[in-house]
Amino acid sequence: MKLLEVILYEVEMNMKTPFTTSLGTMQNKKFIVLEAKDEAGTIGWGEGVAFEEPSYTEETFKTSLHMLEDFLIPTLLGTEMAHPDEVYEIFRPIRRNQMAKASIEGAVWDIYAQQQNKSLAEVIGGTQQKIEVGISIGLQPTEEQLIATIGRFLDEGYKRIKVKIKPGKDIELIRTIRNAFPNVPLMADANSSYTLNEIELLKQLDEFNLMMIEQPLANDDFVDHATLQKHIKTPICLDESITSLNDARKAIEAGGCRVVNIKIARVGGISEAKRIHDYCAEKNIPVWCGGMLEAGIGRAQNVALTSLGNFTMPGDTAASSRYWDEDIITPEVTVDNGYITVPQAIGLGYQVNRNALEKYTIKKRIFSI
Ligand SMILES: O=C(O)CCC(=O)c1ccccc1C(=O)O
Ligand SMILES: [Mg+2]
Repeated sequence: MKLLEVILYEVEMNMKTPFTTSLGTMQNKKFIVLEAKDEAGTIGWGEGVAFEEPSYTEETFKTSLHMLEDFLIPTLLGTEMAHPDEVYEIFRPIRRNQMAKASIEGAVWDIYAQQQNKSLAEVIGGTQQKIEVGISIGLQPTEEQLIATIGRFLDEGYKRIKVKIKPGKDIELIRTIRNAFPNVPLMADANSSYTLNEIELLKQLDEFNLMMIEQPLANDDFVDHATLQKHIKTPICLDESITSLNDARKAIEAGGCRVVNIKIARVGGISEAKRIHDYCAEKNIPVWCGGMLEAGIGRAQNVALTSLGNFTMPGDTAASSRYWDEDIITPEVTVDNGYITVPQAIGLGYQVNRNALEKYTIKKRIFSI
């Protein structure tokens, strides 16, 4: 296979409700859609999910555009590939920029799955026919609103609740939630807002029977997380710190995490996400699929990835309607009683809704050879 044409769409969609973390608030999402065409005319879709601000990781919407236009698309156009795993190797000389790389790698996987007459889930080795889903809830203006929001999502069937915490909104917040929902599978995500100076405070979280605490310390750290894990019973899950298989290996060897949140975009694509999954399975480290407020294409990839066997904990891939009034795929991703059924249709398993895509596109460019 080789790509002959890539269409880059800059897209903007308003979110139904703002999403707030210790990093800030998002009300709308600018993202990238890539439509790649190979020499047989097969079309594959990818999504670039980096946020507009470099607060979650260093990448942004604009750095992704720069990397794609000036390096990644020109490198890939016309390059013969036998398997999508080769994309990661082809991009190896280009440092980091995982989200930009993942956006085009996903389109190659979509084309490959179609060539194999298989669904994306099947072609990557997925075995689970339906996946258990949880939901990530941002910081809310009041505790009353948080409790009401959690209750609403539990009524919708979500299997685990993840809430955001930050210094000053932590122990008492979790206590309030636990009092209201004593038995709900619950976890907290700090998005790197603590340091080891707060170790005594973080120890207090042990009394709430949390499934895990996600990324309490610095985004680029394994060592301090290992120290913290020695002092707390709650399992540490790493998100921001894991940007590659090597990161996962080092973090696990150091004792810096007992659970891994895998995000396709953060690790440079589906191939590396699968390698991290396989490595964690070998080490008995459970994994789950994190989210980047994806629109339909990214969401569809998450569903396929989560069908791999070691995704044993509910992830953050909620229904399309979690964030969007209208998604850019049909059918939209739906959640039934806390489960998403993994589609069996070939390729992504969902069709891109071109009318919706055009409606939300602010700019479009064509690259070809
Ligand atoms: O619902 C989603 O897509 C994930 C929401 C989420 O938790 C999140 C949203 C924005 C930035 C970082 C994170 C995170 O997983 O840490
Ligand atoms: Mg996180």
